[in-house]
Amino acid sequence: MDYKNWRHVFKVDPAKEISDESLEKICESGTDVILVGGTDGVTIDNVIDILLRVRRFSVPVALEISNVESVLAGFDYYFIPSVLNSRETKWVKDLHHEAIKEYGDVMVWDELVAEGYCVLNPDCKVAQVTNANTDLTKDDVIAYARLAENYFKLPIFYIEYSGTYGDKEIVSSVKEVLNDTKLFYGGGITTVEQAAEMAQIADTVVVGNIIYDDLKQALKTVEAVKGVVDE
Ligand SMILES: CC(C)=CCC/C(C)=C/CC/C(C)=C/CC/C(C)=C/CC/C(C)=C/CC/C(C)=C/CC/C(C)=C/COP(=O)(O)OP(=O)(O)O
Ligand SMILES: O=P(O)(O)OC[C@@H](O)CO
Ligand SMILES: [Mg+2]
Repeated sequence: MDYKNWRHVFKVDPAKEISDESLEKICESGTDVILVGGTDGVTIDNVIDILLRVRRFSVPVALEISNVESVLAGFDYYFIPSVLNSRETKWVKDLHHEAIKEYGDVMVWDELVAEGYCVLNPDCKVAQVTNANTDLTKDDVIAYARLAENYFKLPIFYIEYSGTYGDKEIVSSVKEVLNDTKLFYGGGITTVEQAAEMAQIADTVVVGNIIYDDLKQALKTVEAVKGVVDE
């Protein structure tokens, strides 16, 4: 399934322990993809481990690159984040420039999918690592979404509230201004109600930490998201 049609995504953090039994449930849940990624502690060893274990199942698997050292062949897609509201160019384009300088000749460009992140929870790891300016109004976030779609032509705009449930009004306002760029929402989904609510607005809903905190609830979000049909 093309990433443009994904509705539900489980984000599996290679730096976190997960049993084979839990991973099987996640892979067989009906989710559209397993997105392997985390802000820190991601190494080639834990990425290989998770890739081999997920590959036993038919679900697509994508790597969300957080550092070049942990990239390996064998994923269906490679998602490349740029944190648009980072105060440091490193997280917007410098690491990317370095990676392309080194590997540009051998890159399979069609497998790469660029994501424009807007990180809105000041307390989350990714906000802190990337020194994101999270003190943004609704209009600021809308402007980042327009920058992503109309200026940079990014295929994905990702509203990231990692660890906390986001502001529905901001997400809705962003959705209204996007046409071709897909809107990913991620952050703090712990109930079926939240999953359904964000699925009514965003193109794609990303569920992460609840996998590790309450697997049963996590599995229920798949049905909740898939049950929301476009009017
Ligand atoms: C074999 C093969 C296919 C080779 C390809 C060659 C190659 C190296 C291609 C790379 C191309 C490229 C341009 C790479 C960019 C490199 C790079 C390092 C970019 C920086 C990415 C970036 C901005 C990372 C910052 C962190 C971030 C946005 C991570 C995404 C994941 C995320 C937000 C997780 C959520 O946080 P979490 O860790 O879950 O937090 P908690 O633990 O608190 O839950
Ligand atoms: O872990 P949670 O809070 O569910 O967030 C999901 C994802 O957006 C993290 O990058
Ligand atoms: Mg996480």
